Amino acid sequence: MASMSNYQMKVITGDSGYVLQDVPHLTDYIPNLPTYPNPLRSNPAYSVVKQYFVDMDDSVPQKIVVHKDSQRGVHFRRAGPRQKVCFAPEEVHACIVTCGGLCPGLNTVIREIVHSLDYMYGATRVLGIDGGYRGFFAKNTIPLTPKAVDHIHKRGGTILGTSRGGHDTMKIVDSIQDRGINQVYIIGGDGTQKGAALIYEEIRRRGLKVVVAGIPKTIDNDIPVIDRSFGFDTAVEEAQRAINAAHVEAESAENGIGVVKLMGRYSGFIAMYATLASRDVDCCLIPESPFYLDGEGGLLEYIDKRLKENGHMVIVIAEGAGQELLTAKNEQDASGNKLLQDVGLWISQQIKEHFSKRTKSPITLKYIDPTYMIRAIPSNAADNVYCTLLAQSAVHGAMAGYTGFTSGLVNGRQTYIPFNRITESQNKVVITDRMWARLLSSTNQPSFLGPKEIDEFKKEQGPQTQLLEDSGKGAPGKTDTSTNGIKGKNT
Ligand SMILES: Nc1ncnc2c1ncn2[C@@H]1O[C@H](COP(=O)(O)OP(=O)(O)O)[C@@H](O)[C@H]1O
Ligand SMILES: O=P(O)(O)OC[C@H]1O[C@](O)(COP(=O)(O)O)[C@@H](O)[C@@H]1O
Ligand SMILES: [Mg+2]
Repeated sequence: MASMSNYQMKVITGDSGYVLQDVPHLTDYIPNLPTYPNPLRSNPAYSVVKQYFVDMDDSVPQKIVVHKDSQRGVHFRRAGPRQKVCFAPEEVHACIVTCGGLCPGLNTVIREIVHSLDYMYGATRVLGIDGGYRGFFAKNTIPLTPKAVDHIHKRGGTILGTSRGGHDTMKIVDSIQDRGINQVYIIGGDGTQKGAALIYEEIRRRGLKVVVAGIPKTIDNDIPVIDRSFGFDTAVEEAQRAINAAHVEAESAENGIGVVKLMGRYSGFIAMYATLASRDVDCCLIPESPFYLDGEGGLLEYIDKRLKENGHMVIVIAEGAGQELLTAKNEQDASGNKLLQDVGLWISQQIKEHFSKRTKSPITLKYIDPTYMIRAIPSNAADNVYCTLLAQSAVHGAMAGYTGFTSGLVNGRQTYIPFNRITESQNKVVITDRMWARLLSSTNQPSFLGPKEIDEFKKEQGPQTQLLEDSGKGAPGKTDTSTNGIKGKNT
């Protein structure tokens, strides 16, 4: 496994607490780099756009809820085409790699990178790396043309293949150098972006004119800073089919229980949003909110109550929920991710065992695990548009000479984010936030938290706005940590 990243963030400060967490540029380590006018100037589709080129000083604030005396805070460089580019079209030799687990939209991102390079910048040499990071040194490359990728967005998966493990920085950079590649597009999650940071650092150490652009991929939506990740919307939509099936099965049986396990190793976003969207779910369990089975306020007591009231119920459980209740196996996958136990199967067994004594009206439990069915579908319309914008932003940034960045949506705007901000933490559901409260009030499930736990969670979140009744006049100067629940506490 690769070593730790030494990624140094460029920070520019300004008036009133303005901070730009900037991304590197080739000129940071290559002096006198020639530039060229952006070919988009003469592109008929774009030449009519008013202010098509992004102003060099444009940046996007990370926090948009402010008070009158707030500091301006952290900003990211706005993505988009620049007046000048650092690559002549014929000079570009790009490659694209997809790593980690599957996610709807991967093919759309690949397609749009190839199309943008060719149709916007006249760059025609693009290679696909076969099967993730190890493909750089262990496999042949795949030539990618606009024609070859024209219809791939209608297919699930990734036409390039993907893998876990196999990251070897030196071998990868050797392969980039040997093949004369000068733009590297890396599509993947937190692990992949850590690997991308190491590749960028080695390229910089060797002084190569090679840009490294990341496109964040995580179906779990666990990447911080960005509004949401591509494929997430599709996953929530597809999860509805599993929840519907569970509901139909549960409703059709006496004391019917449907259990659906959804993705989310460390973050319960898919489970939370699928539950809120469906309205048929009686209980949603996520990794961020610990729960217990037995006794007062426990899950089994709640199930008993719901069955008595309604005759059936649906439980959605994220794959990472309740892992502390199962016996840990301490196994890892090839990338070093902890292998989780099947909590859906476990909870189904626990419920069955508990109600096995109920001989008069026994329960009927059906367990559905739609994980790989959800992951394998093509992206929906909203994700397709999002993937297109992410890919175009990455291409604009790379052509302009930015490197060591991930392209991502921040407060609805496309930005370039330094690698370390993407890899330093994980986006999690904030259970003291309004969105989780909305979920609890829509399912009516217990929070499984006593006053002591609530206090501890609140302390972890930092200072909160006082209720008006508490303070008499609001609480000037205090931070409102509440968001729509889709961002973690660091955002
Ligand atoms: N800390 C790390 N440093 C370098 N490469 C890593 C690191 N973590 C993961 N990788 C590589 O990134 C790729 C994808 O990682 P993985 O965790 O499986 O998926 P994801 O990128 O979706 O989180 C794998 O090839 C893995 O070897
Ligand atoms: O069976 P696999 O391929 O290891 O994937 C399982 C994991 O992939 C995911 O869907 C996404 O994981 P990554 O973001 O690391 O690709 C997780 O929710 C799930 O735990
Ligand atoms: Mg990951």
